[in-house]
Amino acid sequence: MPFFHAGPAPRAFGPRRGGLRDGLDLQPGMRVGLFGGSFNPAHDGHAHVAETAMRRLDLDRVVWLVSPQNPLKDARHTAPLAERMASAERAARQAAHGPAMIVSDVEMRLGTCWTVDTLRALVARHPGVRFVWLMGSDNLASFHRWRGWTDIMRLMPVAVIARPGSLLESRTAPAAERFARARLPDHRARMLPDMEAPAWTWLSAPLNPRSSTALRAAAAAGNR
Ligand SMILES: Nc1ncnc2c1ncn2[C@@H]1O[C@H](COP(=O)(O)OP(=O)(O)OP(=O)(O)O)[C@@H](O)[C@H]1O
Ligand SMILES: O=C(O)c1ccc[n+]([C@@H]2O[C@H](COP(=O)([O-])O)[C@@H](O)[C@H]2O)c1
Repeated sequence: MPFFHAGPAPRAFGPRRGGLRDGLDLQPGMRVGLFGGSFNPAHDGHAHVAETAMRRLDLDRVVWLVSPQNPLKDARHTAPLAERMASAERAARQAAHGPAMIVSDVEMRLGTCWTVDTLRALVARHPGVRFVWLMGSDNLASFHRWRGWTDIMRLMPVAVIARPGSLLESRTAPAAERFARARLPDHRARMLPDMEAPAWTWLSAPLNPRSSTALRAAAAAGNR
């Protein structure tokens, strides 16, 4: 199944534009979080990120972009895309706001693996949609190593969700320092989807310690 999307839209929108073949049912004016991940496997920490962003940024949708292969990770440890899609679908279905969560293999369809290329393609295909890139604070800490990271910051607003183990590191990260003047205070986060990039915010939230690495290790230990 290429994407999961159940239930009605939380808000009403005008007629849909036709002809888009990326499987995403997005309409101009929607506030949409783009949540990229390996989801190898997905877990309740992912649901926590998506729910927190949905609530704090007042989003209409969160699209879980299941990455064909994180370009900075070892492919030998990455489960097949179909398996990770199924895992993300289960986690998204269990999340609060489940009907507004879309799990998508659009990166595979577009043939992109670098985030900057994916985001450029989605912005071009969905004019008028107010996108926000979502990521955990561990990714902000290493964001300056991503291809075209300053271009990503200028393409759409970015929301960073607190993750244990990376709080201090992310706050002093090169990306945080370089774009310090574009930072929106946490209490004004709701405005973020309406803002011109570069704009970003750091969302403090209850911490969720789950990680795919720990789940893979536990599964491997169980198989021994
Ligand atoms: N518990 C969590 N709290 C906050 N953010 C999280 C959490 N788990 C994952 N994320 C964020 O979700 C996105 C996708 O993460 P990913 O699929 O790599 O999961 P992971 O648990 O970090 O996996 P791995 O341990 O294999 O690196 C990233 O932006 C990551 O920062
Ligand atoms: O484009 C890059 O340089 C880049 C480098 C590392 C990670 N990413 C993206 O970041 C998202 C989170 O990756 P991961 O593996 O930590 O779940 C996922 O969408 C990856 O494709 C992107």
